[in-house]
Amino acid sequence: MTLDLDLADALSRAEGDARLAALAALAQQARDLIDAVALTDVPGDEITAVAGEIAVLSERLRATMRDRPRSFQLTEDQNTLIDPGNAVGGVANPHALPLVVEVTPERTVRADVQFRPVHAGPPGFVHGGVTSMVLDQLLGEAVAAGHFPAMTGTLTIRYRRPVPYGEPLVGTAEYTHSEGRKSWVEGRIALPDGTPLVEATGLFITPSAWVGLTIADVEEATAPAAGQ
Ligand SMILES: CCCCCCCC/C=C\CCCCCCCC(=O)SCCNC(=O)CCNC(=O)[C@H](O)C(C)(C)COP(=O)(O)OP(=O)(O)OC[C@H]1O[C@@H](n2cnc3c(N)ncnc32)[C@H](O)[C@@H]1OP(=O)(O)O
Repeated sequence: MTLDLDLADALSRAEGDARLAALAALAQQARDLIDAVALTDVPGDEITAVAGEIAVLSERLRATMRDRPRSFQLTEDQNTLIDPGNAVGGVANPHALPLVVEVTPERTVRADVQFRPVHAGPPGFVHGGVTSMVLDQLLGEAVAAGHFPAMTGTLTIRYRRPVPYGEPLVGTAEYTHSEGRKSWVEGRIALPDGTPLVEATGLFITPSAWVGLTIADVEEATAPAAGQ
């Protein structure tokens, strides 16, 4: 199966690349702010003063807002399908790491992963929910790259070693096989030498509404909010 070619037209109602670059820069500033909030040790009156300034900035951004998150879109050159609002990989989403996922020639996926102190869970290590979130994304991208887009049905995680933050790690995943709309995928987050830290297997299911994707489905999923 491949994505319907008409999908490209429906998805081409993209934000301009320059606007996306500006949003990506804003999101990165917000990530830096989140990290600073998590680690700051400045005096209390300075914390209060900064909170007041942030409130003013948030109000400026709220001046015009969409009513739903950004969805899939094509870049202006029509060559790349991106998901700028995605919680894990979206460059325009400050919650995202962001994870930059490459598709290999074998149609597996790979990403450099580096967690930050804001992802803390057990003392000194990364939260297991954060690593499973990253693996859910990697597995989802692997099934899309190797077969066809699908949603997570069941995700099984094995935490083998505690995951450090601040160190370069590698995430990989590969589609293995399908039966009807069900697809199986495997992935892991590992040290650069290949030592696995967290392993995942996933059963992903292509919703029946996505089979032979129609323009109507995509238009509904990507329609801009009123006034956008
Ligand atoms: C508009 C399209 C745009 C597309 C653009 C494409 C670009 C893509 C590029 C890049 C990819 C990005 C990557 C993102 C990754 C993110 C991943 C996530 O986090 S996804 C969110 C979390 N998951 C959910 O929220 C699912 C919620 N659940 C559901 O929606 C349904 O339950 C669903 C779709 C999983 C199944 O619903 P049914 O109605 O199709 O299922 P039934 O017909 O009952 O079952 C079909 C078969 O599947 C099994 N099944 C159903 N649910 C299962 C489950 N949860 N676990 C295991 N098996 C299940 C059943 O037993 C059945 O198997 P038998 O045919 O009888 O052998």
